[in-house]
Amino acid sequence: MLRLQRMARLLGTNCLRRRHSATLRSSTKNASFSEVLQLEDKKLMGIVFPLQGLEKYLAPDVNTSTFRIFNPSLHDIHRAEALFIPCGKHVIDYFSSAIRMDHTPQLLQPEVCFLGRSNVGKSSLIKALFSLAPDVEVKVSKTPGHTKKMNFFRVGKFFTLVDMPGYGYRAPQDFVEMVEAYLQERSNLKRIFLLVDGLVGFQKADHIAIDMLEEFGIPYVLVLTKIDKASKGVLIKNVLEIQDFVKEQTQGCFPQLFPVSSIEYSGIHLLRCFIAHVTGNLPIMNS
Ligand SMILES: Nc1nc2c(ncn2[C@@H]2O[C@H](COP(=O)(O)OP(=O)(O)OP(=O)(O)O)[C@@H](O)[C@H]2O)c(=O)[nH]1
Ligand SMILES: [Mg+2]
Repeated sequence: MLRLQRMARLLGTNCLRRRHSATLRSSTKNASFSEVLQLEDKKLMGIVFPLQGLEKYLAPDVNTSTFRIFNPSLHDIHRAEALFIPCGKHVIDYFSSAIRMDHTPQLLQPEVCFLGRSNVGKSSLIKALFSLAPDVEVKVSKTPGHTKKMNFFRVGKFFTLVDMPGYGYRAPQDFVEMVEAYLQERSNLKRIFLLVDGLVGFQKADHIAIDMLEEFGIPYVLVLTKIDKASKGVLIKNVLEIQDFVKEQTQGCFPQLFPVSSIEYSGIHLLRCFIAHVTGNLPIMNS
């Protein structure tokens, strides 16, 4: 505990301190890593490493080696967070939207996009990732099919995040042409984050999306959303089913799943670190 509190003090940079007061104003509790470091160890681990937090509920013979393939240090997680905090010339902003590939912006930095069924929590996840940049507006809605265009957000000169429309229920009519063309032609696309609802697990539409990504040969990673809504039992069932499927039936999927809650910020700090890593902005030795 003392060690972690000391680390919190050590990590308190000017930008972080400024952002901390913004956090308190907008009541985004635990959005910043320095706040999380003030928590007691058990709670801290549950928020920062939610997948590993499930280990104690599993039978001893369950293989959890894939739970820590991407296993950065607290220091790496803090370093990555700095990319998500606007500071001086480092600007984070919404850039533009597109409904066709030939309307997409000419942004050359590495790019990652967020894909998933309508209402799975794509926009909310991007909003949570950008919670330390309160001027960035990301629209979320409880009505499925809210995001109609590909929305591009620029993170300084480091990378771009793209919020995609959802597939399945109330998907935009031109979804397939728009998204398939983007996925196949976007040359700076480094990783796709495919979101799956933590409450209901894989649905038919998710399997169709996985088949498409496997066919295109683009590296992707699965994110399990809304984990604050699922009981431990449901969550474990969905995690194990998905991890087994990934191991047995996929080639392009990163073997570790990333559970998140965009409301409680669980998994958000680790995901910021993973995004920094896959966009080449945070070399980490053990992944
Ligand atoms: N409890 C909880 N609710 C969430 C979470 N993430 C998203 N939601 C809710 O789920 C609903 C849909 O969220 P969005 O982020 O708009 O979903 P989306 O995937 O962008 O949906 P489309 O744009 O329609 O494809 C909203 O009511 C959110 O508040 C979460 O982590 N926990
Ligand atoms: Mg959306």
